[in-house]
Amino acid sequence: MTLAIRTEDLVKDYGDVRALDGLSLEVEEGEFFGLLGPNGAGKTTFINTLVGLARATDGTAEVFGHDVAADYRAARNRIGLAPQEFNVDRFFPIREVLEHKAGYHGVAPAAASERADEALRTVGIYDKRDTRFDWLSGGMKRRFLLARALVTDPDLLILDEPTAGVDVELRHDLWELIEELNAGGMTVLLTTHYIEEAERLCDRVAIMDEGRRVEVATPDDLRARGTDTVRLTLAQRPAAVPSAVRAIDGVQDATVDGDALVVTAAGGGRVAPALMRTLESAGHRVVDLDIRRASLEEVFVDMTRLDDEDGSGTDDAVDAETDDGTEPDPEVAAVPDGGTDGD
Ligand SMILES: Nc1ncnc2c1ncn2[C@@H]1O[C@H](COP(=O)(O)OP(=O)(O)OP(=O)(O)O)[C@@H](O)[C@H]1O
Repeated sequence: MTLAIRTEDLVKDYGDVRALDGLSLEVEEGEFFGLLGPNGAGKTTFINTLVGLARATDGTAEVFGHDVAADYRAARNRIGLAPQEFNVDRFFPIREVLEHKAGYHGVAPAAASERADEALRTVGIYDKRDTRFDWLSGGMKRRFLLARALVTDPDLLILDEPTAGVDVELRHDLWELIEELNAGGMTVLLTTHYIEEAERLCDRVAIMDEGRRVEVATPDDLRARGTDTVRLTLAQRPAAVPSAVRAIDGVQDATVDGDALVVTAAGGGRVAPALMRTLESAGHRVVDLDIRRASLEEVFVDMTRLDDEDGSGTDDAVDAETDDGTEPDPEVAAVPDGGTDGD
């Protein structure tokens, strides 16, 4: 098994702030992997460490076996990054920006032009190739960031909130495109605040909080850990919850709500038959049954809610730290956009 990403006990301090606190993660080649966490959890810092925009305080990080610090160039050349912030050189036509980017990663000029055209076609903005970044609409800017990530034909595509602020149609377009790329073998690391996005796209997700890994699992596994709600409507309004209901294995709580019994359980589908049997033998007739599965969002909130009041979350742009001894990447050299474009 080849690992696209392997980090071990990764620590990143910004002064007094510990943004990553011993983070160990493994992402397999070809996986679609989601990184979820509340604001300030350390997701962008993790990505910045992988791409060399931040230098780890401690621990190790490798991309396809290349240490991201000691073997920066080899690691970086395997990665395409679509960052959260618009950090694009605004004064050149976007096609030229892509050519520069490919050239920086060692692609010869003629091939760089072809790659630039191909990337623009892939994301559907080829007809805007001679336009400056500033003159693109918000949605086109997101598409362009993806084109820039793709122009080097990366093995690992890192997407930091790729659909932030985009409309539903574009979000679906982007999902489709990213799924195709993943189906073609590209490993994808995605951070998103749209939990349903992660639920739909990702093979596995890591939930992070305060720089630590809280959990890594498939979306299905995580959801199965949540509490489901089973609502049983009875022919006759029950006077109270029959005591045998609470005794059923897996049942956490039960209440009467009008003519229905509302039961919370670790696995709604598993307890439903026992609930039906128990109620029928207690003389009730069940006329309707509805099971609402826990959403990944609820599980996520449960897992990360412990210490949300400290206000450490931030949407600020992460300042690029230039690593000594490495040339600045064009992505780093460009001025980060403070989010003033209203996107
Ligand atoms: N350049 C920096 N200088 C100082 N502190 C920073 C810097 N970058 C990030 N931090 C701090 O590190 C912590 C993690 O921030 P990070 O941006 O990685 O979180 P995130 O999970 O990406 O958050 P969001 O979901 O809001 O994008 C926060 O407390 C943040 O304030």
